[in-house]
Amino acid sequence: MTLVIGLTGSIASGKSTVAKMFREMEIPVIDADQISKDVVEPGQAAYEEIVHHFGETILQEDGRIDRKKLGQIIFADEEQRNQLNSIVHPRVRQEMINRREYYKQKQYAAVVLDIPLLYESNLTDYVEKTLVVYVDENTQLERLMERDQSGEEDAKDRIQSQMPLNKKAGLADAVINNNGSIEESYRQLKDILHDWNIV
Ligand SMILES: CC(C)(COP(=O)(O)OP(=O)(O)OC[C@H]1O[C@@H](n2cnc3c(N)ncnc32)[C@H](O)[C@@H]1O)[C@@H](O)C(=O)NCCC(=O)NCCS
Ligand SMILES: Nc1ncnc2c1ncn2[C@@H]1O[C@H](COP(=O)(O)OP(=O)(O)OP(=O)(O)O)[C@@H](O)[C@H]1O
Repeated sequence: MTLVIGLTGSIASGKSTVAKMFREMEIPVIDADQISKDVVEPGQAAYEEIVHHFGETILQEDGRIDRKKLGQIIFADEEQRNQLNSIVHPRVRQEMINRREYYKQKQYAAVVLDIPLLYESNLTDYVEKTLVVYVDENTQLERLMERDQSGEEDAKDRIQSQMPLNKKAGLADAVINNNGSIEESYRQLKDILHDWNIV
C-alpha cells in the first residue's frame, strides 16, 4: 500500500525545502507548481485560453507568459485569480492523478503531492495524510521578499491570496514548524514519517 501524503503550507513557508527532503529519502514528489508551469507553455491548450482572457500584454518577447506580470494581476484581484485558476487547475489536477496512480502501481511506500492550494481547492480527498509546513508571519514575509527579491506590498498580496497558515495548520494531520533551522525541520519530518510507519 502506498501512503499518499498531501504536502502544503503557504507561500514561502518551506514546502519546496521539505519536498527536497522527501526526494532525498527516495520518496517521489508530484509538484503542482511545476505542473502548473508546464501546462501554460506555448502550444498547450491552457496557454491559448490565458492569452485569450488576459490579452497579449501578459506575454514576453519570446511569446511565453510573463509570470511576474500575470502574478501582479492575479494576486491583486480575486476575480482575475479565479479566472486563471479555472483555466489552469483542471489540467493540473488530471496530471497529478495520473502521476499518483503511476507511483501507486509501482508500489512505492509513499508518494507526496506538493499542492500549495490543497485546502483552498478542496483537494484533501486526493490524499490520505496532510502535512503542513508552518512559519510565523514575519519569517514568511522576510523569506518571501528575500527569495523573490520582491517588495513588501507584492509579497503581502501573495500571502493574503491564500488561507491563513495557522488555519491550515489546524486542519493538518501533522505540522512541521519551519521557523528554526533546516536540520530542525528535517528531524520533525523524520519523526512524523516514523509515526506513519514509512521510515
Ligand atoms: C500567477 C503565476 C503565473 C505566477 O507565477 P510565479 O512563477 O511568480 O509563481 P509560482 O507559480 O512559482 O507560484 C508561487 C506560489 O504562489 C502561490 N500561488 C500561485 N498561484 C496561486 C493562486 N492562484 N492562488 C493563490 N496562491 C497562488 C503558491 O503558493 C505558489 O507556490 C502562477 O503562480 C500561476 O500560474 N498560478 C495559477 C496556478 C496555480 O494556482 N498554481 C499554484 C498551485 S497549482
Ligand atoms: N528553515 C529554514 N531556514 C532558513 N531559510 C529557509 C528555511 N526553510 C526555507 N527557507 C528559505 O525560505 C524560502 C522559501 O522556502 P521554499 O521555497 O521552500 O518555500 P515554498 O513553501 O516552497 O514556497 P512557494 O509557495 O513559493 O513555492 C527559500 O528561499 C528557502 O531557501
